[in-house]
Amino acid sequence: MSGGFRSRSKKASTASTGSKREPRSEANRGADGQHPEQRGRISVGGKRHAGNRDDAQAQEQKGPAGEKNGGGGNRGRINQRDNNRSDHRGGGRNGRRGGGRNDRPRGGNDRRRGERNDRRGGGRSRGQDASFEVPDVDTPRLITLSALGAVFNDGAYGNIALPREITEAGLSGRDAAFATEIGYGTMRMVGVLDEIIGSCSSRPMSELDPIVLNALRMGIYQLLYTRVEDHAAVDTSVRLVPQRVKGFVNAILRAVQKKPLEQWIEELAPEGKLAQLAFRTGHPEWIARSYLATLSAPSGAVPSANGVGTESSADGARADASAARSDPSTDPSAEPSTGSSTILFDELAKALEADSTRPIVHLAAKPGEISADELALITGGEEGAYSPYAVYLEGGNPADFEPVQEKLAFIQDEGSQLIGAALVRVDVDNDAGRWLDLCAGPGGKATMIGSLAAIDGATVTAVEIAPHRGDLIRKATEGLPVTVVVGDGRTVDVGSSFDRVLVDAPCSGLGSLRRRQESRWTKDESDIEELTALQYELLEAGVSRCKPGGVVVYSTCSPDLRETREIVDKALVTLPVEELDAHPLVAPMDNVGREKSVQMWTYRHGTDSMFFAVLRKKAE
Ligand SMILES: C[S@@+](CC[C@H](N)C(=O)[O-])C[C@H]1O[C@@H](n2cnc3c(N)ncnc32)[C@H](O)[C@@H]1O
Repeated sequence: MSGGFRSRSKKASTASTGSKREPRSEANRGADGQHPEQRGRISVGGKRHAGNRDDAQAQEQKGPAGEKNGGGGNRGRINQRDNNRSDHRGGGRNGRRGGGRNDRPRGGNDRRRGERNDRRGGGRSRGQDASFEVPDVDTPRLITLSALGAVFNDGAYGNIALPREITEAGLSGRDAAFATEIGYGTMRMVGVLDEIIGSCSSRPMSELDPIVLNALRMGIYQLLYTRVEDHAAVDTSVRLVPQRVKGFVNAILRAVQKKPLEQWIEELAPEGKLAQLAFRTGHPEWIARSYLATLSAPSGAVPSANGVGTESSADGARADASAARSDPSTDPSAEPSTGSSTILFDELAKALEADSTRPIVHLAAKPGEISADELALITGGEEGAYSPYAVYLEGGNPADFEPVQEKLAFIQDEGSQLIGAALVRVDVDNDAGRWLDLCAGPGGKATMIGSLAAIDGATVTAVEIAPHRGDLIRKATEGLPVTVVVGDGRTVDVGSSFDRVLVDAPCSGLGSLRRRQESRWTKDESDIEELTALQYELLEAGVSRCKPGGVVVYSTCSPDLRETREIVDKALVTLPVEELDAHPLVAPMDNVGREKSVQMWTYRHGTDSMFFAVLRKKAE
């Protein structure tokens, strides 16, 4: 458990959920109602070092030099209806964020600070620098509150902070599952939860202590989104907060309890069909608009009934999609009166809902080492539908399987496997076996490409700008013909005339929101604007290092048109490249859009919503 709650024992509690399926037992409480192992002190202002983090991780977590940590400050209510949002963020961002840090993630996936060494429980409690008794609450809720503090107040990643809390507390089975459900659920829905809190609270959210705010979020999530008994959700939330605010928290939760989720959504959702759908599915509106633009465009749309669209209709649809993104008044879903806009709206709903589904683990059988059917047999998994190397695992810890321990298999989303394989599958005349991965960290695709290179007698140069990520690539590709070079892909000196080049560009990560539960609220549309210049420059650098007749694969883990088609379309008019049809490279996967590029969607394919295009460098 992170700093904050210090129990004398890390023993997991049982009977913790008070689930409607299984009423909570009070039998294991002492006369005063406390679990004995949870008595102790709570340090609300203290810091401690995690002590188990390597320097590389710590570096990644610190973020840009000089950047101040958000600390325990919570910046107030995040009001979706309110156009004047700057006061909610402290950073003047357009997007909403749970907890309102005063700094922000920068540069897509990679520059966001991860967990800090000095995590606090639910965040610092204003006006209190003394300790108070550890709340009398079961361990799953205690550690979940601690993880929420790490995420919303200290900038940690939820998918790192919560599993760590669970492991450190020794939780397993139902307790671990319960902490995961309420922790990840609260992170995903935090924008909606904050809206509800704001509507019930007599105090401005900016005046709420982080512990109080996070306990309220968690309590409301249990009330509205889970089958936890109302009394258990309210009672445990009240126990989590200091004495002086117990009445306040109790009053808010009692008010929330009076209405079902649907009624809250109806009352608080902003105007407009799109905004309402975004709110209901727990997304900032700009993300729903981004998805809608792609689903409206040929590159991300379901194939039309009569097959592939013509070039001119593709151009027209692209313009419509762009308009839908930038101008709410042209929103094709605003009035879904026509059949096609209703279908589009249904597709959008599925795409947004998929962001809140639990991803199953995809393993990649290392080419040349083990086949997918062997791996499936050993692990009890199921062979993938699209990648010849994929195995789906329904449960279990992947690290427990021998092929993973022996590095014959590794965890990799099936979409990433397909992109790595596509780079090697596409025809290149006189392939001399010099391949380049220009944005390689942490090394997933480099491992796939490197394994295929080992079979073909080729070599891979893997470039990565972040040194610690360079180390991760080295570790992942040990034993493969991969040379790691740390440097800026735009300028690094690795030579030219590569036969195959992968530019897996840093991106917004909108295609993998299901893996980073809170990230939809911590990202900002301006992140995309910042990234597109870098993405194009990296693609340009990739093309310049490719030999005439060689291929460049440009990919992102985002379906946002600004990061996908718009970059490729610009390259097609400014760089010496032509686009190849990428669809055969992912067969039997279909339904990947009506242009030559491939747009995968989580709701259609079960992969992350990844994009890639294949460009051939023209002869000089
Ligand atoms: C989307 S990730 C790549 C994922 C990787 N291909 C894999 O499959 O594991 C983008 C990577 O590009 C790196 N990066 C960002 N800017 C870069 C630059 N200018 N030159 C090289 N790498 C860069 C990031 O640090 C990040 O590791």
